[in-house]
Amino acid sequence: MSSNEALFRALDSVIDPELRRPITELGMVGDARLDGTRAEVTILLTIAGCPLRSTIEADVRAALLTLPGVDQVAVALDVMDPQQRAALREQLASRRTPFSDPASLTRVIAVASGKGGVGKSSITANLSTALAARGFKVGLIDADVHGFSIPSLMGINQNPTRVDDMILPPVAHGVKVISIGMFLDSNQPVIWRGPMLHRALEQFLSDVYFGDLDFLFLDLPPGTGDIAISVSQLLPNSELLVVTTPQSTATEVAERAGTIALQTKQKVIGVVENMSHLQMPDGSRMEIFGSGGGAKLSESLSDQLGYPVPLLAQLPLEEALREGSDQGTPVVLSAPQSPSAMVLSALAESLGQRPRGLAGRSLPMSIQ
Ligand SMILES: Nc1ncnc2c1ncn2[C@@H]1O[C@H](COP(=O)(O)OP(=O)(O)OP(=O)(O)O)[C@@H](O)[C@H]1O
Repeated sequence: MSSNEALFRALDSVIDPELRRPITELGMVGDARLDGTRAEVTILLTIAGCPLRSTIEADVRAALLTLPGVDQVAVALDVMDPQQRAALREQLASRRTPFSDPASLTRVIAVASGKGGVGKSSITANLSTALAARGFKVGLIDADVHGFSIPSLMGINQNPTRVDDMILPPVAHGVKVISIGMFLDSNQPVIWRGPMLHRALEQFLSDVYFGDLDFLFLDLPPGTGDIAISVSQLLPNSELLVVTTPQSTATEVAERAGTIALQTKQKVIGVVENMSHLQMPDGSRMEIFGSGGGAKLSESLSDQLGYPVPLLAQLPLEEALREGSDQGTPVVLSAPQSPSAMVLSALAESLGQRPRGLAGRSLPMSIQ
């Protein structure tokens, strides 16, 4: 192998943080040459202001320093020219996964709740993170237009990068995340009407480069608004996970959010009860929001939908979960041994048992 080839092979280990593929495959390595013990490379960034330029540079440097005989590395950063960018876009476009295709193997899970503040976004962020930590390829769309809390729960303050008309989602804790909030001026109040939401979601599904995913999570706005209908139209294979607290008022509205599945023909995979109890120092449990809401919801949804809708998990009210969310590191990573993290990890584990596949799906068929 020539010394230049050796440099390229070493750079195969450098993964672009947004596109999640080796920079060598993405055409991001310009010149690479070895001059004595000094490696010199030019890295072609997708855009001039690439927010991750220093990460890429550091990874390139580290990869080249692992080569025997290299003790100095010079990295020059340049920007792709329009042809190089077009080639990259073509390459990526051919790999874009149409999640709405009935034959898509991505498992799409929309997380719904009746009312706000029951922990829907925290649960979505944690399940995505826990599955990514288990090696699954996970995407997360924050469609909660009233909340936009996902970026801060995932610790993202970076905007998505655009390669012409393609949007590259920031990656946090191994999850590709996109939020309508990333495209808004935070001081600008926006009144979201159904068609705007539909269009925004449609654009996320077509213009955001998620690549091939095992799981795509959607954090829905609370309630039974238009977006739930849009999700079912744009992603007919999507399933619903319903979050509630044990309180009867929360359960009643959550039931409406769940029975929307009758209309949209989505499958409700289960109920998660959050804030079930608070563990007291003396070992007792305080049921601040009452008890039984999750079980009641699971029963009534099973009755109305005509198939079992299990109560999948009961999460305690816990400081560690709130702290993790505030710090941008979901509790499954920030305090994995805490009771709430263990419940969330177990739930992710069970979802991971059936990541994707065509079993049980109706496939488009034509009889010749
Ligand atoms: N089990 C829990 N223990 C402690 N705090 C929690 C728990 N679940 C959620 N929280 C906290 O409650 C607040 C609301 O949670 P979150 O944003 O996830 O709710 P939501 O249902 O998505 O709300 P919305 O739809 O209004 O955005 C957050 O500050 C979160 O950290």
